[in-house]
Amino acid sequence: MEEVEGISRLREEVARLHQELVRAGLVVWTGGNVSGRVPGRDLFVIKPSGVSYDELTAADLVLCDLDGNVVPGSEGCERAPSSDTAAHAYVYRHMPEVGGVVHTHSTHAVAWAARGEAIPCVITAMADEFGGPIPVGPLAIIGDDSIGRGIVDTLRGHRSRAVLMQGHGPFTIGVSAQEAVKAAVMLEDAARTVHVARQGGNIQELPAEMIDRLYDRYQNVYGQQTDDRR
Ligand SMILES: O=C(CO)[C@@H](O)[C@@H](O)COP(=O)(O)O
Repeated sequence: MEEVEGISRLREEVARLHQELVRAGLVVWTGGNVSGRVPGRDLFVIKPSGVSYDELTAADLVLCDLDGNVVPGSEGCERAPSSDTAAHAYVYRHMPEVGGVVHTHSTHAVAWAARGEAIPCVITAMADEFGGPIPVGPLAIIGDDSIGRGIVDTLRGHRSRAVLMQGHGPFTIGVSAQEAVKAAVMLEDAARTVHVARQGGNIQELPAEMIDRLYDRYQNVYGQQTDDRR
């Protein structure tokens, strides 16, 4: 099946973003995945399951519909999609504003998830990026849409674009795959910093009003008006 140009561009972008996970040290072996929604279509591309990031090319990515079914005849359709495909699909179905979903096993975020403990908002970088604490989602089985339900139930109506799935690890969302990867990078940085801070003594949550002001500035003023996230 010949694919439209938008899908080819997205394949290139999502393949490249998997290398960002490696570069940022967020994954070991094949333990993470990125997906991106095809603009204007009820489709997304996602990593094939268990494929090494070193070998991953744009053509390897698997095109799926929003029920998580592989599109027959599409490039890469002979490969099994990521184990988390049903979770990503559930998020795209229920959160139309989401253009990208990321899952990693980044060490510090997983450690908070293992304790089932939300990361308190104690640093300005967290207020900027997440607008508050990072919430914990339910313990959910891998492979069906249980994880997706947990992500949506936790993040819908929440400013955070990251959730720590209990006993598993982080899932992040964004308006694009790139923004979801950025959230995964910022999340791990916050998880590590707050962990280190707590080793040295008490930590203090930022006042709610300050969090609101920081979040508003970072989301609406920081950077360039032409930024993709706007
Ligand atoms: O979290 C898990 C399993 O614990 C999976 O998301 C992870 O291993 C990546 O799996 P895939 O290679 O995307 O199928």
